Amino acid sequence: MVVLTADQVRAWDRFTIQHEPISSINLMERAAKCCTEWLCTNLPSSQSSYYIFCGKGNNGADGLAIARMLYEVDRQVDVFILEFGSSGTAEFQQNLQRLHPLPVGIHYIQTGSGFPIVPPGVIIIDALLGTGTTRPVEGEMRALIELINASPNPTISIDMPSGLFADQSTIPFSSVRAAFTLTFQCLKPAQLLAENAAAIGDLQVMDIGLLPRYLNQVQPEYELTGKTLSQSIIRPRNNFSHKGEFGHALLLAGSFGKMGAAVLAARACLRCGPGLLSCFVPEKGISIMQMAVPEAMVVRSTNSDHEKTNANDEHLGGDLPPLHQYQTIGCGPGIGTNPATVQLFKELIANFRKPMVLDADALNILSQNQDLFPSLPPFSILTPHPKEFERLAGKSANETERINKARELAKKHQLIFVLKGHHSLIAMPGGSAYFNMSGNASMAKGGSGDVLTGMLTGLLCRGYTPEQAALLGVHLHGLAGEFASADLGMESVLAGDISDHIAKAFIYLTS
Ligand SMILES: NC(=O)C1=CN([C@@H]2O[C@H](COP(=O)(O)OP(=O)(O)OC[C@H]3O[C@@H](n4cnc5c(N)ncnc54)[C@H](O)[C@@H]3O)[C@@H](O)[C@H]2O)[C@@H](O)CC1
Ligand SMILES: Nc1ncnc2c1ncn2[C@@H]1O[C@H](COP(=O)(O)OP(=O)(O)O)[C@@H](O)[C@H]1O
Ligand SMILES: [K+]
Repeated sequence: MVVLTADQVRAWDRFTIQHEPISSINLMERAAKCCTEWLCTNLPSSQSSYYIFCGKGNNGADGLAIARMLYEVDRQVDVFILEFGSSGTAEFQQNLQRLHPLPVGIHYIQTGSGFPIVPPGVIIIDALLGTGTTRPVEGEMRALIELINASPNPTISIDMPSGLFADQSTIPFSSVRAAFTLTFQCLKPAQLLAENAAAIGDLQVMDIGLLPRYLNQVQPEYELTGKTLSQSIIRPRNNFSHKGEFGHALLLAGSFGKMGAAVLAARACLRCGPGLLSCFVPEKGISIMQMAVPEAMVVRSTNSDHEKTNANDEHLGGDLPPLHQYQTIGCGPGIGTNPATVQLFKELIANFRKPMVLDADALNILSQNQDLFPSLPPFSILTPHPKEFERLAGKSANETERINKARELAKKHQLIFVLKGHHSLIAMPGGSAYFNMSGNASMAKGGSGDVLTGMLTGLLCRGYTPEQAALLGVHLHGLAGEFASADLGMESVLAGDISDHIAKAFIYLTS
């Protein structure tokens, strides 16, 4: 699966038209046939009446072709064409001519008062605007979209919910809110944004047979993680290897009441293959860590130049252990923002120059100390959830703005950002960006992010490059969540269960 912009998909249509060769109208027939078959297979046959709303571009032309094909399989169809003043595209005109001889109701609507009332049980097909949406909807188009959204009837959008931009956020403007969107051939960037979930509904990708070789010549704006990419990254363990070849990781995690975050990160780290793991945790957390994760070592603060107090027992502080022995460091889960911890974090940045993983409170400390950004070791991986990213980079009006900010920061400071979410976005220092395609809502629980931090630390330590660790780690984390929910159900998966299913995810990728 690929994700392409509206312009790139249009170029793919043209490429197929030229090289298959196939006429534009016949390509549209293929698209309409896919949609009609999907409708007939997936909607109960008792729901056999359709109101199809069409614009006068090629999305509307799809709607007209679908109307004809639905009529041919005995569905009751009424078509409503929103008049824009233009005569419509050639394909629109051709499909309208093909529809005219059939006993299908064709209604032209111009004003709000001419809008139909959709009877109960009738399925709405939204073919007003597709990937050609270039400006916010207004006037009659907007009123019609509001009417569709106010109807309790199920709406199926063709290619895109009308009004939704294909390549970027639409917020604060409106669009159709569909139960299903039948999109053609590939994903469009806007279909991966959480803020569009309610507009898109259940997304179905229709294979309309565009020529695959076009993909050899296109540079996607976004790429996707997936099995093939992960498999190209994973390296086997040499039979004669010993633990010294897989590095020694250090985890800075935990505070009083949040030792769970440290334990979760440590366990997940160890499941990703490092040779050794040491955990630097507050005094009061040492026995917890030793008992919960016997495979990990614990290092303690030497607290050289200030008196030990209860507060220091409960938070990371004091002096860092010698850092030269560590391949990488993961810092942040559950550490809090106590002044002693802030000081420790500053010393960490000043003294460790290899790529590290920063999450949670390490990011919150960074937000309060933005001058540290240029000092972060290049190619470090930062894993903010939306709120943490807002603290780092300020408010964003919508998801596209947030993604663009992350991409700019990644380039400017040579860092890797993982914007966590349903489709986490990985922004690389070189400018490329990947949407992650694994994971599910069983992971929407406290501690899932701590598991990711541990995994990324483990993979970096194991010897993967930071880019490889980010791509493999984020994908593997989502896969582990999927395996966990397959075993335990969506509600009952705990963050620790994600960790316990990393093994299955690895086995899936390597078998
Ligand atoms: N052979 C082809 O060309 C194929 C085209 N396909 C369909 O073609 C669609 C794209 O068609 P078009 O490029 O004609 O574009 P659309 O049908 O999406 O939009 C039509 C026109 O509406 C205008 N418009 C943009 N924003 C508007 C707004 N807010 N309010 C009112 N008007 C607005 C634009 O001038 C645009 O060209 C795809 O989404 C897909 O449904 C598919 O059938 C695949 C094959
Ligand atoms: N609905 C979802 N689909 C896929 N992944 C999800 C979903 N909800 C959460 N996740 C993943 O779980 C992790 C949650 O991280 P975070 O919000 O930092 O949790 P915490 O701070 O409690 O550990 C992220 O990696 C995110 O991508
Ligand atoms: K549409």
